[in-house]
Amino acid sequence: MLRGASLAFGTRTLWSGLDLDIKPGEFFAVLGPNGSGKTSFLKVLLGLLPLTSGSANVAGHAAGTRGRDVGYVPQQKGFPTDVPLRARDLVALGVDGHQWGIRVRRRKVESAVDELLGRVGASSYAKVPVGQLSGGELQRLRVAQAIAGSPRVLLCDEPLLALDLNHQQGVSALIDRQRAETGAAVVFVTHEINPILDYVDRVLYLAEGQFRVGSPEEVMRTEILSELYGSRVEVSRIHGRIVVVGLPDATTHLHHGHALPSEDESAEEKEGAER
Ligand SMILES: Nc1ncnc2c1ncn2[C@@H]1O[C@H](COP(=O)(O)OP(=O)(O)OP(=O)(O)O)[C@@H](O)[C@H]1O
Repeated sequence: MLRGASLAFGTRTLWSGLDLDIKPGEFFAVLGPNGSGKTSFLKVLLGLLPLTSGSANVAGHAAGTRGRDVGYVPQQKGFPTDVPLRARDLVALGVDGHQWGIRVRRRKVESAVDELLGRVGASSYAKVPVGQLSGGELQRLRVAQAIAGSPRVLLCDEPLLALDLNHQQGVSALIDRQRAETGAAVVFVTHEINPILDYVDRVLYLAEGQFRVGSPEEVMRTEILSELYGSRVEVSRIHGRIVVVGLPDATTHLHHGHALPSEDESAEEKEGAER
């Protein structure tokens, strides 16, 4: 929950006057171009970055004070091939063994890890060293680690980055299932709304020091994004997917970090976005 929240670095204001209640069981997406403040928004919720003004509460307490209530899925990053850690060891790091007596601890941790591996579909590679896993396999483990304590709030920082379409869908579905089963609130930072479009209840769109909040239908519109960016941005829907063309800083929702296609290419790109 944010009240009158503002965040500025020097003279640059990322947002101000932000009032927000994210409800239990809500799937909340944070969108915006590079540098708009998406990661900073998550850092505020994690208690790692103080607001310039206003207040931030997470799970009913000041941000950063209730570690076990908050799960965190980081951006996808690989491990060096020689890291001596197996898949199940990574998941075990998320399991709090201290709740059990010392005699039963090891056995209980092992069975909690087995359950989590099964839940994210990672049992078959439980004993594989993490440095040998693909991005998608690794990201499933990070979800398992984050959901180990059944957190009330699940904060996800671009967890789909660098994953192929199949794995994007798999990981998004896992996160949504956890939301549905436990009533956790999900805050999901992303450049690209399409992989999670089926799940998203509301969007916070950050751009140019301003923001809009609402359902994807309310926010992902030509007039709203044009107003936010201060220039003409076209939003279309093609076969249930959202395509944004004309973003001023050459970022696009079609591909991460690629330049905006020229007029001739854009029809092809729209097609490509479907695949
Ligand atoms: N600690 C800091 N001190 C000064 N400026 C910062 C600090 N942290 C972030 N910024 C600036 O705030 C802006 C927003 O950064 P942030 O990482 O939140 O953006 P983002 O939307 O997550 O971007 P990206 O999509 O590129 O990851 C950037 O211009 C960044 O340089």
